[in-house]
Amino acid sequence: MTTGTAPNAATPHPPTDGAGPHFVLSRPHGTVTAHGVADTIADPAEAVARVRAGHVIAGALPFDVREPAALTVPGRLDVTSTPFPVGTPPGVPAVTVRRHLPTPAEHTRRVSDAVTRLRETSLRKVVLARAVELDAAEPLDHRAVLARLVAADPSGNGYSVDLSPAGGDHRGVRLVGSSPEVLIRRQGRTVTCHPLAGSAPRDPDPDLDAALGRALAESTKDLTEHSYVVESLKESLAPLCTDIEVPSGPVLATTPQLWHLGTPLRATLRDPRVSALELALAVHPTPAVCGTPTDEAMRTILDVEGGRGFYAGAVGWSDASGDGEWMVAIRCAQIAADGLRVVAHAGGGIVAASEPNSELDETTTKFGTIMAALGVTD
Ligand SMILES: C=C(O[C@H]1C=CC=C(C(=O)O)[C@@H]1O)C(=O)O
Repeated sequence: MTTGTAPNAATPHPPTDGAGPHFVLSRPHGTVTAHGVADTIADPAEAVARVRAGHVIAGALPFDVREPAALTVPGRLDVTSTPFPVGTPPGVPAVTVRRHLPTPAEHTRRVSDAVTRLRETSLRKVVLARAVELDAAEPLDHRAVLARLVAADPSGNGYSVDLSPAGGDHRGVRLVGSSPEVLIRRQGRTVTCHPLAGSAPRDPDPDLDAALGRALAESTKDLTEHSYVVESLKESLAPLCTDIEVPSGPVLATTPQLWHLGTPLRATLRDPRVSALELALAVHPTPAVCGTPTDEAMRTILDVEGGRGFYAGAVGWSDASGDGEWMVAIRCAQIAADGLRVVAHAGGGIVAASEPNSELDETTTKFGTIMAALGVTD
């Protein structure tokens, strides 16, 4: 077995299928499952070359692609035409919050500082996230968490990825989540993306719920926050695609917890050798998870939050023809190798007009997806 390494990767570690497939992506139109490992790859550039050489790749890219990725050349990639089958969603052991990182008060203070910076510098948008550490009373089974995520929202993009190929502390760690956001999809020469940015909570009352959606669609602050993502995607796709079709304004998208502003983009690939993985690397990190300008936002995030690992990265696959799909790795948690410790993340786009307490509430609502799957109610 040969193993690719990013410059700063610790010794990679092959995932095993002992506890279920090392990669599952459940989409509304089908499920992609990787079985067996022919190779592990921590360097995205090597993965790009492998796809160009006719190999299949599946796995996860970190938020900061200078960090090691968790990619494999699987033994086999199965594709079905339905979401991941869940039947009756299984239970999970009791999971409790150990601590918030940072505290909610500190997150609010960080947002407030970011707003000052956004008003006084060339930074236009920055996505700030916070984490929650949790303890499970007994080892969590990532398959149960995935089944609960998909059962709660079959129209979402549920995923469970073994992060072992990234080596070091990632060995045996599972990234599980349900993302509402398609970073990029390539089918032949057709390239599609569905960036999301701008959020409002759902409400059980249908009238109130619809009013919240309408208010989001008209919110200048959210439309501004959203526009940076669309602009960035257009710019990143331009060298690689022609006929980039962008609707005149965003449409509303929903998850069980949130309304979002979304813009479906469509383009034609110039060079058919450019794979879905290459496209994902060209557009990532978008201002849906990083900010505008990208470098300044990235520096701000690393300075304020430290490393994010695989939260706000991407999960997906590319087949031997270069077709594939990559989701933005949000609404997720990382389950430790022992199944007893979990770290969940949620973030939100901050612009000059952001209000710190609303931004804190928005992250709490976003945590709802993974917390429900973990059975956490507080
Ligand atoms: C960064 C996250 O969400 C992104 C995707 C949709 C809406 C977002 C927002 O309104 O801030 C974020 O850009 C997250 O869920 O952690």
